[in-house]
Amino acid sequence: MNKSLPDHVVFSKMKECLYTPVVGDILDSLGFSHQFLPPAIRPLSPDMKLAGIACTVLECDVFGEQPKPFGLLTEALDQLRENEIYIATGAHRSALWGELLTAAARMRGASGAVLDGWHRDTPQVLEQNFPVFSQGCWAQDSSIRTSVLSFRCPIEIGQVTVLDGDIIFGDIDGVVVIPRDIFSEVLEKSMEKASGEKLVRKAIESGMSATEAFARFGIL
Ligand SMILES: O=C([O-])CC(=O)C(=O)O
Ligand SMILES: [Mg+2]
Repeated sequence: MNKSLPDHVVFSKMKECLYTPVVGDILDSLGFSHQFLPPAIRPLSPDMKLAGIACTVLECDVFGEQPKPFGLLTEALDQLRENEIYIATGAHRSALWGELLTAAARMRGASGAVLDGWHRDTPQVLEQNFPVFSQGCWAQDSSIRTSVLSFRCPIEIGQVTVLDGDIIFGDIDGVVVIPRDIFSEVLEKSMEKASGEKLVRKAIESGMSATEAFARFGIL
């Protein structure tokens, strides 16, 4: 993390100035070419942006009444920290998120949720102004179908290994995972590239050809 600024300031700046394509390009340039979650994981509304620290959650499918319905779901929610993003995978037989989970996460100062699966209570989630990204909505209840097994453990979603504490960044174009150790470098280079892209667009809009613009700026 940036040592001179508080985390919430860094994440606000990211949301204000950056977009996932530029961050993905910088990750590619550093040799991290498998960092985007699958494209089926989308924001509930197109204007939602997400930046924060991963709290990883591992779920599993279950079948029928459970001795402990939902497994460690409430425990996982109740240990969330400020600026964290609940990111879950492993279960696909029910919704993994909804109105009450949103309220619990918000009350702890968390900054979003990413589900490799479904959410429900869409209108009640949207009215809480809390960014949630999922594969879509499906009202099927969790208690007899899915269970939280563990949290703050490594997880895999599509091509990405997500470690607890990695940085999650999401917008209308998808969700990208930035390994924590390279976050400062990725942030700095992404800011530079975002500014560069603005210049290139201006040059093109002033009449420069795409070929000349690429030769001049090295950015596309
Ligand atoms: O039970 C669930 O899986 C989610 C839910 O409805 C809520 O958070 O309100
Ligand atoms: Mg509900």
